[in-house]
Amino acid sequence: MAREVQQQLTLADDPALQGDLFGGTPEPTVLAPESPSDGDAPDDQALLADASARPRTRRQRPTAATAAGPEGDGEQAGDPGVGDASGSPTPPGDAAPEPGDDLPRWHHHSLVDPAALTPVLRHYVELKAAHPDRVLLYRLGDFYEFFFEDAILLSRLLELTLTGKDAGKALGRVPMAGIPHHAAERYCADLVRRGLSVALCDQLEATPAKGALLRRGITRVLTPGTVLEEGMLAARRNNWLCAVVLDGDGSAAGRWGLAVADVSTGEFRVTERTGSGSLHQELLQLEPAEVVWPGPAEAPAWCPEGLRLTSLARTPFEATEADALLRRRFRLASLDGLGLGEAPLALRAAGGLLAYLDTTQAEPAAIPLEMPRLWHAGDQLVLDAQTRRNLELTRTQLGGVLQGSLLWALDRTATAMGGRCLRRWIEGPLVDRAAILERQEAVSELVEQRPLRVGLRRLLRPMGDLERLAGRAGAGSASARDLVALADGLERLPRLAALVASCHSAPLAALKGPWPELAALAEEVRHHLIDTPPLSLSEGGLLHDGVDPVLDGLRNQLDDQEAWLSRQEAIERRASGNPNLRLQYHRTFGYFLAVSRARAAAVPDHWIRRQTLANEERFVTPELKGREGRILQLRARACQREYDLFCDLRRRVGEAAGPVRAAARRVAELDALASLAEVAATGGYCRPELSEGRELVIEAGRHPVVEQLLVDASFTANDLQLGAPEADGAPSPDLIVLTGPNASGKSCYLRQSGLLQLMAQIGSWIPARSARLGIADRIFTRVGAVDDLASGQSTFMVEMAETANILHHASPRSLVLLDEIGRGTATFDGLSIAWAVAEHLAEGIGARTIFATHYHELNELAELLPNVGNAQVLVEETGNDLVFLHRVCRGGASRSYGIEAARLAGVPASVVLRARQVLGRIEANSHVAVGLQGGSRAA
Ligand SMILES: Nc1ncnc2c1ncn2[C@@H]1O[C@H](COP(=O)(O)OP(=O)(O)OP(=O)(O)O)[C@@H](O)[C@H]1O
Repeated sequence: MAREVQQQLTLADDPALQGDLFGGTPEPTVLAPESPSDGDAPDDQALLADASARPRTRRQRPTAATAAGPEGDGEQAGDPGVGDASGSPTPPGDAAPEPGDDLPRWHHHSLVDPAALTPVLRHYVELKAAHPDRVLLYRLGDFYEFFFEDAILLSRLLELTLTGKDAGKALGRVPMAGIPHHAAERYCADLVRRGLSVALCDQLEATPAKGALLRRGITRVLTPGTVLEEGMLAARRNNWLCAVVLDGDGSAAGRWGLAVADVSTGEFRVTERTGSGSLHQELLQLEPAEVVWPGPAEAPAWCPEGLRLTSLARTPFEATEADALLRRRFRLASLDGLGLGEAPLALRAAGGLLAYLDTTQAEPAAIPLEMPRLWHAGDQLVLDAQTRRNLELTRTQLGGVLQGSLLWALDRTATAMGGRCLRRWIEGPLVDRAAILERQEAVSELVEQRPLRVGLRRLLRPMGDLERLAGRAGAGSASARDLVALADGLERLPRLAALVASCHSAPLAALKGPWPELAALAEEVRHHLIDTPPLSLSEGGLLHDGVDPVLDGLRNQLDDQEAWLSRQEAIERRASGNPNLRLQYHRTFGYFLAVSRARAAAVPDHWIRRQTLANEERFVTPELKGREGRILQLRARACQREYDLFCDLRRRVGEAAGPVRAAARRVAELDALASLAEVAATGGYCRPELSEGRELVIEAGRHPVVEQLLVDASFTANDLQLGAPEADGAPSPDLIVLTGPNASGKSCYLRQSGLLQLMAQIGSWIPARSARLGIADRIFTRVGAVDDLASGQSTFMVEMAETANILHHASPRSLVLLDEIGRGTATFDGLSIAWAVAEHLAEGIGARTIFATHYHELNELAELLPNVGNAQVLVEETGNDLVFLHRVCRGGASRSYGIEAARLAGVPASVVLRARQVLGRIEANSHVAVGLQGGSRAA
């Protein structure tokens, strides 16, 4: 027996069983099916009974009846229900205290005297004190229970019945709610999505020592930035955890260090820069699930609104401690090789991140994480938050959804890894010419070879998420199915390699690696695991026969026992003269003989009645009971053996997480490249020519998203020529003033220009007949007017702040896209600002700019500055109607046709008529253009 308890202990202790909690694996109850709480301390027994007897999840608000119903947890009808601090009963209907009510003393765990509590609740309070900011899920039998303030909070968030638990004579009842353990993953995912951290306290043994409580402990902490569970992660985006540390007093102009990791994929990088504004932008781009820092929990100015900020102790963020943490984690004698010497704050941030990870994982060192890589701001095309928003890179401006974004238009990836990779590329386009050309080359190869593309995508489609599967194996939380999926993915690598055998571009050639160690790993997994193993790890049936002689021996003995059971069934059938008798097994009652009620009276004398059901009676015999013990023991040993062998296998797979992930990255890139190629080939894209200069020359360019969204109309392609000599040798403008009627397509043209430049810099082909462009260092946009009510800034102030940012940071290599600058104030003020901004961009900076405006006066700039040109979007007037041609051509528009657009939009005819009269009068008296020429520095 001692050995059996030990076996169960190992099973229950294993983090995989915490994974099992989420995989719906039943408890390892193989040895004590009849009385799971046998020998439990009284407190545990009572609570177990409480916990398992009631239905615990309800959708409606609890009433006194539902809170302590007849099936209740020992709180029978007439029970006073949840009382108040004085212990006096609450009137019926008030059994569940409303969150937000003035809470009685004991509604918060920190306010009770632990000495006055029952043993289980005392343990709960001790754990809660160690995890005050986390919701504590405390395992009692088949339920996770919450008490005190957590019960009140979670009953509301998860719509659970709030009930009460007797906490001892002195305290009376305390709030309690619970969830079935098999539903824990779903509920935890919900909590983590809401930004809460969850600590799971599990039972660490199946049977307690005599007179003692079951041993329980925290086995896992789930926080938004550290989860590994598949159900809690978005498959097609990274789940970033960030750590931030500020230098000195953290002034706005001071330096900062940032560490960024995705625990589920192992990526880990760090950076160090100056100015809280750039930190704010970086976090806006990353959209991390969680940010940790050694400061107060109140959001500082650099922290974008809505981000989950966790406050940590300062120590791990100190240089010496951080250094030690990194050396320990990556088993390095010195950090010199990481190149972090020039970035001490980045190193400190990495230390903080690792320390936080250590507090959340049962076995932190096991989670495979790459060594941190230092990155710099200039490594990528810089896109500030408003530009990302305006260009709708990964979600639309209105509604914030994927459909209608650039990612949506380009994503034909077959795997989640590929989807994440493409998203990262779109979020961080390249500036390194060689790297862009490499990708372009690969896309071209894939565009040109349709059968190769089709073959690759067919192979990739069923591939599991190797990056995350390897991470779960390393963290000891992978299931048997995870390992089979991983093996399946690894087996596809040689087939992928064979497909790209004739390819020359570097990203495709990288897949030709033979990876013998990964093939061996896949073989090992296949050798051990059956093709479709069960979800549960503790109930056997995972491994092939012939894998392990001990297991084979146990299975043979079990087969003998099974044969005995079959024989026994036949014997008892004969003895009772009942051909319908069945010998069956029940988890709780063990083996029994089942006969119909009608035949129950005629059973032999040595049968012992065990259970009566509506249609049948169940019996046992002393012989059957004797066998049962032996069979259960054998089965427990076989299960344990399988489990141990599985854990060994998982550990070996986990140790290979590094090479698996390296291969997975290449596969992800291949998938992203194949996706770009698919879109390019089917969408009529061209390969842009990358020049060393700073031109942006596009022939017949199209908006990659709008052209896919137009259903009834076809998209009108347009040319663009910026910053390059014309065919006749004359220089083409750096700045184009773009005019045209409302709704003619100016904004669309602006965004299209930005997107084509960006797509070219991720290595993609672009929707155009031909294109030649230089690499941009930044893209700026100022499109549309959005009130930033949250920050208390007016539309105009937001517009001006964004314009100021552009004027401060744009360079001749930047692409600046401005839409209707200055329209948010009085006409003359707005026009003057627009004029001055355009002049500064063209003359002062020489940035490549498209300036869309309804101020037609700006067309005069083209006559004053050599690098300014005019373009207009054409419309056709047919009688009273306007036909939008969406065609961009040289020259300035003379009218905006705003009133016609208003009529088309449904403004009442009388108002349209009156507007025409007013316009006539204003135009007759207008002198707006006067004086601007004189103000030009060029004049
Ligand atoms: N080249 C094009 N081909 C086909 N349809 C287009 C094209 N450009 C724009 N459109 C369509 O015209 C609509 C209006 O375009 P857009 O919003 O760019 O106009 P606008 O000139 O910026 O208007 P406003 O000055 O009122 O802001 C778009 O939603 C799109 O559906």
